[in-house]
Amino acid sequence: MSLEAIKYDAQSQRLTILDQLKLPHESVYVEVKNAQDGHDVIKRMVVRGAPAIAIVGALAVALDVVETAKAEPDAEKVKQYATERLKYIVTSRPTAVNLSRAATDLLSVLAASSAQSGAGVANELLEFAVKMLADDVADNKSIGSNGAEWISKQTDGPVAAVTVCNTGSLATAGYGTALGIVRSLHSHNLLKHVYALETRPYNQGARLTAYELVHDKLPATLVTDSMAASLMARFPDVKVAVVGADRVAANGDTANKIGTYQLAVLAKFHGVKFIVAAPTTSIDFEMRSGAEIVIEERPAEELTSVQGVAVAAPGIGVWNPAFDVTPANLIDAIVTEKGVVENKNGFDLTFLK
Ligand SMILES: CSC[C@@H](O)[C@@H](O)C(=O)COP(=O)(O)O
Repeated sequence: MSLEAIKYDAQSQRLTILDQLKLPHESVYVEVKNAQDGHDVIKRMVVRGAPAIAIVGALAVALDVVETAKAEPDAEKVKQYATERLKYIVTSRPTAVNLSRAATDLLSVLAASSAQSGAGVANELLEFAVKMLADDVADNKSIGSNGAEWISKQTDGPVAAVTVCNTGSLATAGYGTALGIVRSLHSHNLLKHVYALETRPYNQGARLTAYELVHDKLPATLVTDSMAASLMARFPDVKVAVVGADRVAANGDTANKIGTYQLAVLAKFHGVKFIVAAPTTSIDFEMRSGAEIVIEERPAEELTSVQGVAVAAPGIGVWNPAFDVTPANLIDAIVTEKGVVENKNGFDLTFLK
């Protein structure tokens, strides 16, 4: 059975999400009923990963509006309420563009709606949000096959890959982006091995990617972030680094989990191909370069302790940026559901608009 981070039951209109703070030890689903719940689970990283937070945010607002519309028949008032909830949900986490793009799309649904009742407006929002869930899985499968095909053309036979953070089923509606490419390589017998970086400070690699790789029985090894250089130097069959994205600027600069940039520097040094995998919803054409991307800073405790156990000397100052920006010139290819864009003295992403 495939892992499901987000479950939506259309009959009961019930949204539940897998509590990623409890993984890999416990598999517990929590219900998200409204925008307040959605904001809370996104901010606390009960759900995380750019596509997953966009879907949960959209569904949370839609369900909130459905509930509100049961007592509010006026379509205009429901539209006002939905607008305010959408503005609120995007304040939960700033770096991934997918959530604010989903909010913009839902605002367009509101603007275009000719529904005469509050319930009519609410149902249009819900329909859109539910469709995001299905579309994401289909997009990830395309990213997976596009990426695997591109890699197979660059290399000779099966490869070992290295990845950072968690970009799999747990970060999306299913299958994953960078981890989708790993899954696709494996299904075509093109994967020798995958190395997952632990991804300090929040350990998405050790807790979540490792969980997915064990679940799917892929040939995989966990390493600390500080082992990446030695890994590339010692194992020449590591031919590709595949990573996800939280926001790709128009020039290809890519914000992703902290540690991605140093992996890209190491890949360049060792002649390892560096590939960003992302749905086109992660591309922000309004941002000309990565310099404009707002990087979320997380609480100090995520660094000074591991799952509640203190590991740092009390009183030490902490800098804890959740993401970094990899300059486009370190990226060989950006793989999307619409195709692969190669770095040809820069990226021309315009056809993905
Ligand atoms: C398909 S997930 C892409 C990115 O969102 C992922 O690589 C990442 O950086 C996730 O960060 P997180 O802080 O765990 O939400």
